Amino acid sequence: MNQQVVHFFKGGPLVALVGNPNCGKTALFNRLTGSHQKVANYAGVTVERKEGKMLTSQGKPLRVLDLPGAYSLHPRSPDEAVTVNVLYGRAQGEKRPDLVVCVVDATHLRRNLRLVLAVKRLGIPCVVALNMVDLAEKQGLKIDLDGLSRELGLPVVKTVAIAGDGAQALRTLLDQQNLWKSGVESLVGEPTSLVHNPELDARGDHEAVKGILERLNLDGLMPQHTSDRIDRVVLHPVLGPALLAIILFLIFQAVFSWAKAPMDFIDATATQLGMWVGGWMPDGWFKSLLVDGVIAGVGGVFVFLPQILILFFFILILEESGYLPRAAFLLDRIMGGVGLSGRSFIPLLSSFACAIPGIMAARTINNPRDRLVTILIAPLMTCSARLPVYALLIGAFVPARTLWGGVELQGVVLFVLYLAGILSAMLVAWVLKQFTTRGQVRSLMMELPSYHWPRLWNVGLGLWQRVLIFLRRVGGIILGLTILLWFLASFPAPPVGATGAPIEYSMAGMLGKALAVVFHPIGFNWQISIALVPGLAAREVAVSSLGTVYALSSTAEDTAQALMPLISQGWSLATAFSLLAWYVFAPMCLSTLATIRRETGGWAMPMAAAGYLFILAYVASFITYHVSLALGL
Ligand SMILES: Nc1nc2c(ncn2[C@@H]2O[C@H](COP(=O)(O)OP(=O)(O)OP(=O)(O)O)[C@@H](O)[C@H]2O)c(=O)[nH]1
Ligand SMILES: [Mg+2]
Repeated sequence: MNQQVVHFFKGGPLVALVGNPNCGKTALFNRLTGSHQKVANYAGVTVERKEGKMLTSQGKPLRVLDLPGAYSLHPRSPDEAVTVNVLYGRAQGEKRPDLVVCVVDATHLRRNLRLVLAVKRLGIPCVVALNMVDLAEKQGLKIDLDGLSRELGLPVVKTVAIAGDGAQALRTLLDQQNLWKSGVESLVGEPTSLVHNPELDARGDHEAVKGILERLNLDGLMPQHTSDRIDRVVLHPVLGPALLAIILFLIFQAVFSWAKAPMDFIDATATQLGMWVGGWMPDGWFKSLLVDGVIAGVGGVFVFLPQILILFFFILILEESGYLPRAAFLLDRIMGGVGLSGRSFIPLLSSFACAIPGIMAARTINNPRDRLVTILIAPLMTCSARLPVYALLIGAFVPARTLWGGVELQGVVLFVLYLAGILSAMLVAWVLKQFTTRGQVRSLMMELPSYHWPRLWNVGLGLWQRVLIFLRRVGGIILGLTILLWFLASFPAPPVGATGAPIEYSMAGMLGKALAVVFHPIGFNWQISIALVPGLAAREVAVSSLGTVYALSSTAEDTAQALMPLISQGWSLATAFSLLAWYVFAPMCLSTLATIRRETGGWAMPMAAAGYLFILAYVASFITYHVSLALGL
């Protein structure tokens, strides 16, 4: 696994935020540095180091590192290793931190303080941010700050990272010069058994923390009434899985039914815009580029923004509430059947956004075999870039009919497509299980955080970031490829006296017809074959490309027609189903392959992934096409 380091702020003292998973390090980091890194209510959100800059109260600039959470300094998974390497000064391209802010979850002192003692032993100057004191107070915990500071021999500040409380106190504290000098001789490099015996240290720390909590009167068990009561339903062996299925099903329903109005609006606006520009501009290649290329292509993708946002709205709520690790727990048994554990659930779920963060999140998996399998199947999860392709085809071919109980048929089809991706991922994992022996039998050790009400601010921020990502894609790669495709599809001009649409004589037309030889057996026409190529760089481009190709193929005057009716008239149902099957497996996008290479440290895995996905896609489309034809569709 390679580490990428980007130094935004060279030089300056380096402060690292270290703590158990889910204790609020990133929330504090965002407060201190004004960043917008992802915060969510489960362990393992941050999997790589992120750098920011903060000013102390006296205006001294500091570099701040946000790190993945760690339970101890003996890493058991690649994300923990990132943190431990930084603390030992082994991280590539990064100096050892000059000071560590140990972030401590005040509601889980027993576990959190053990790490503080271990970090303190490293000899790096250290302060403690006692975070989540709001929750601790709600639970009736009274923590004596001075007492804790005395016991630990470290300065302690109270913080509520999500509200910003305590950030100022921390900035002021960091101005104290004597803080930056360590008393202990620092141990740079490998920890050797001569210096430490991990087992003795761990047992010693356990005893020490027990003593501290006893002396501070904090050793009573803290009941977590509300979360426990909710879990009695959520983790119930029958109700739990049923609830999970209902939640997922409702999400896909909402993606279609809620998005209808905003989509119609965007669609109408794009059509109006195309007609307006078309009516006002003189005929010529520039008009064609703007109307057939940019507006028909990019507008075609833009329509799907509402659906993407609705999907993310639900994912963000699930992330913030603390439900995700419960779902992982529920699915542990099923995942065990295909040789994975519940740990793979969150990386796979993240892949619904995009396979890239999903593959990165696989760093939280401690078993190397499981991690690799998770990386290989992550691209089978339906990423949000595939949503436009699905939505276009469903919109064109599946009637908007309401079934019993107000359930929308289109939502059901979308759900089935997502399910097809999940089931094939499980199948591939099962096949891989037959070839790779599993190490030891492991039980799932996963932390179940307390439930939170999702904070509107975080959800809003998360959605806004999605909008920005989408706009950047639309304005960048999608627009670029659309324009390129327009050129290829417009030149050379048709010979004099040609009868077909001009595109048929263009470079793209010829390429499409050559490719159609390969794709003819699975029912793709030359227009689809063209669209598949730029779709490798970004899957949505398949939609914008179809928009451009069809806009240029039409010989009629009203070229700015919406894509959906065009393809619903032009394609057979068998072709549409075949293309849907193709996109369930959709031979990977190039940036996913690059990420697999980075995370696995070689070309073997990305090649294997691309190969098996291509074969699966072709076979699935072939079967779908011929079965549909046989059924007379
Ligand atoms: N009530 C309360 N919630 C907090 C506080 N700080 C963080 N949170 C919430 O705790 C959860 C975890 O916060 P993160 O900042 O993602 O935690 P992290 O330590 O970076 O977690 P990892 O990256 O997984 O190691 C989120 O749901 C936050 O909104 C706090 O002081 N009070
Ligand atoms: Mg974090």
